[in-house]
Amino acid sequence: MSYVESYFEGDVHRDVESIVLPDGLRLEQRDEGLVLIGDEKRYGKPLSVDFAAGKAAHRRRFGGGRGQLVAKACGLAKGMTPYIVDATAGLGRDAFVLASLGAQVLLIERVEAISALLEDGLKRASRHSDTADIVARMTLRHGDAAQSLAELVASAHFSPQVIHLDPMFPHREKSALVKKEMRLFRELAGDDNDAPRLLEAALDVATHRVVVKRPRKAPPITGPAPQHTLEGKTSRYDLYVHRSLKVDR
Ligand SMILES: C[S@@+](CC[C@H](N)C(=O)[O-])C[C@H]1O[C@@H](n2cnc3c(N)ncnc32)[C@H](O)[C@@H]1O
Repeated sequence: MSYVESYFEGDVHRDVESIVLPDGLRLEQRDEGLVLIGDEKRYGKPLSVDFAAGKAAHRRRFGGGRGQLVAKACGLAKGMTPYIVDATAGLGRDAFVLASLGAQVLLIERVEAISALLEDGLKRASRHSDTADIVARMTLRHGDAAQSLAELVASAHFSPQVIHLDPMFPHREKSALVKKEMRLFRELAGDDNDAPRLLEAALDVATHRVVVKRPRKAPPITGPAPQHTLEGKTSRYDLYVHRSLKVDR
């Protein structure tokens, strides 16, 4: 167990029944795990986190390894595996990719229901032989990341090399056009309009770089200009670099 895991043990949300949800949504413990359910016509299928099957498993096996945009942005290269904080953890998809490539990742998520779904997914993945080693490198903390990062630094033994941010981007199109599977998630997460404050906090704490995922055509987050960008088909990474990452010893 890494020091981070033991440090955070017990800090993760466990009491699912007390979670307050928007009207019409509910969390249910089923055989396949914890699921978030809403009216199917409006929201489509229930939402849950499964790292051992589906898209996560496919991407783990065929996704392109360290050649993937998120890996390049976070500085994973031959001989370089930085310590990463994913300060906008969501359902943990990006963090799982980074951990599957060998990185230790601290995930921070402020929305209680999302954090509970993620915690449940991590727990189930820890019992699966394909994913146990990977999720052993992932540690979840529930709370606001700007505040958590400041507390962690104040505790004096914490200095993440890379901080990954993927705040929600406000959608302008009518809700009918937003993919059904995203609607449940959006209902919980909102628009993350305070992303500039989070970027500022991350820049204060990361020793090497902060990387921000944006839709390809979106402007950067309001604040200092990124020094570099990496473009993919639909998304882009803005890179704010303090200093270069050195090769592992
Ligand atoms: C677009 S989603 C991230 C998706 C994630 N990258 C993934 O791969 O599943 C953004 C998430 O960041 C969370 N978030 C935004 N600002 C935050 C903050 N200041 N502290 C903690 N979580 C935050 C939101 O609640 C939401 O769940």
